[in-house]
Amino acid sequence: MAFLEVADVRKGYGEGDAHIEVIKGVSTSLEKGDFASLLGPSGSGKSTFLNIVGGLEPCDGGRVVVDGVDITGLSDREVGEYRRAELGFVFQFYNLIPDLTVCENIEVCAHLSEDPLPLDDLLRSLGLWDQRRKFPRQMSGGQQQRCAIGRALVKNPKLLLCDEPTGALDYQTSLEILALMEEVNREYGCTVVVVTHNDAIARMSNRIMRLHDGMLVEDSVNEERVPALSLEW
Ligand SMILES: Nc1ncnc2c1ncn2[C@@H]1O[C@H](COP(=O)(O)OP(=O)(O)OP(=O)(O)O)[C@@H](O)[C@H]1O
Repeated sequence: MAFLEVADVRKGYGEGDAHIEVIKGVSTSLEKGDFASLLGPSGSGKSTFLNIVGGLEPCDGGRVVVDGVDITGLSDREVGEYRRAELGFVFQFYNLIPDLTVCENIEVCAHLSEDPLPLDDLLRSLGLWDQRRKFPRQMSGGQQQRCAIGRALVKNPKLLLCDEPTGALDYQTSLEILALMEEVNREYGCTVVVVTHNDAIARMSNRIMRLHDGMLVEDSVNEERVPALSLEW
């Protein structure tokens, strides 16, 4: 069985005449350790899809099965438990806690896990050892995003969901963050889904999915994967 199975997922917003269908029967599956890019124009439903897979929003129909568990059939409490135990989220704007240092920001999330990764090792892998006592406002965007990735990773999640993780970063810093995600995928074996506007980023993935108007118009295996640091756009 695939690690992630999405079967005929539907989602709409609004009532009556104002109702719009945003995800229109999407089906796909990912294997454990896949690195998938989810592309598509603005408004095509990428974030909505990611939020459904991450249990942040319910869907109206269909099924999402993660590691054998149908999350669409869980109670609110159980969905919360799924997010806590299995998931890491990374967003465009880092969502760090301003009054906590880098180290403390990550430590807070470590407490959510029964089996967190060793903090010092993680800080070193993230390239944040020397920054560990700094507060978010004292760091660059790239360093803040490294910290946000650390927060997501310290739980050792099976699934890492990233929504435009380099959307606020310059070119060189974006490459460095993507390289870090590549390393994380390889070293920790977590399955990664990255939502992006940027077609070039898809070249580092082994799976490429493209949404258009709520429908999956591409769902392919990328045989010519390139390392993040050699991406160009
Ligand atoms: N909570 C909501 N209530 C009503 N409509 C929503 C809501 N969330 C999203 N939508 C609508 O659903 C559609 C898809 O939005 P979504 O954010 O998933 O697209 P996206 O592909 O991620 O876009 P972008 O690349 O601009 O972030 C859009 O038309 C959006 O306006």
